[in-house]
Amino acid sequence: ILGGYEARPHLKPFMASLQLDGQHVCGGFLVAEQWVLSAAHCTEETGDKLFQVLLGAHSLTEQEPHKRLYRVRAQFPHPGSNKHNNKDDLLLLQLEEKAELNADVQVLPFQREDRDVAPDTVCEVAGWGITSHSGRRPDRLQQVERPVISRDVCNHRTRHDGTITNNMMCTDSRRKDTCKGDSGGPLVCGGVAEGVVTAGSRVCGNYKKPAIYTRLAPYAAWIDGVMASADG
Ligand SMILES: NC(=O)c1cc2c(NC(=O)[C@@]34C[C@@H]5C[C@@H](C[C@@](N)(C5)C3)C4)cccc2[nH]1
Repeated sequence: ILGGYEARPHLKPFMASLQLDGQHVCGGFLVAEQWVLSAAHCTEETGDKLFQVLLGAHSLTEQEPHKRLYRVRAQFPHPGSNKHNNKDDLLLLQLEEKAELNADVQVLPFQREDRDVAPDTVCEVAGWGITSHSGRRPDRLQQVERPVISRDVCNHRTRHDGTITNNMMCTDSRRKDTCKGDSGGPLVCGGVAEGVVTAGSRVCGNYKKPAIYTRLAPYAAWIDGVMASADG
């Protein structure tokens, strides 16, 4: 997160850190007791290794009462996701067991009504992604508020030049922005997850390249279908 600030500890109890060998790679959030939602591109450099999912955390290193690392039983990237673009950039992770819910571990509902968030709506995004252009990695969860910008503005030829589909949305990226490692985290507007930070590498903090999110409403059926099928 660039230009943001340290979140109030454990006030975002839905936040997940997707880790490999103890290293934070991507964000995510608890979408059901045994399921975390993130971005498909987050598996780009993992080979066939499965993530571990840290829940209940504020600091990535310090001991905290409800912090717990969960093994992943299975990972389900959206079938439409591919490494050439940002389309269908969603990943569902089934935890080895149901997460133990408590003050620091809670599910976050996602938007099911397929209607664009109005431009200028201020949403918030949190993550353990880099906080400076030099690549400084924070130990504690950061957050920033960002206004939604219209798809037309985001698709202008000087911005993302027509690549933003109806299944994507954008926020202003002037100075305050998501960045490397924030991918997979939720864009929360009015207490509901409206989008997931895309994981394509993009320049951060430059107003000419707004942040891009995968909208969740268009994927409600896919999310419900995977969770129902795999839960048995
Ligand atoms: N979403 C953004 O704003 C944003 C992302 C981003 C980025 N790249 C990533 O964050 C990942 C995401 C996953 C896991 C890791 C390897 C990778 N290939 C796939 C790319 C790191 C690099 C530079 C600027 C960036 N900006």
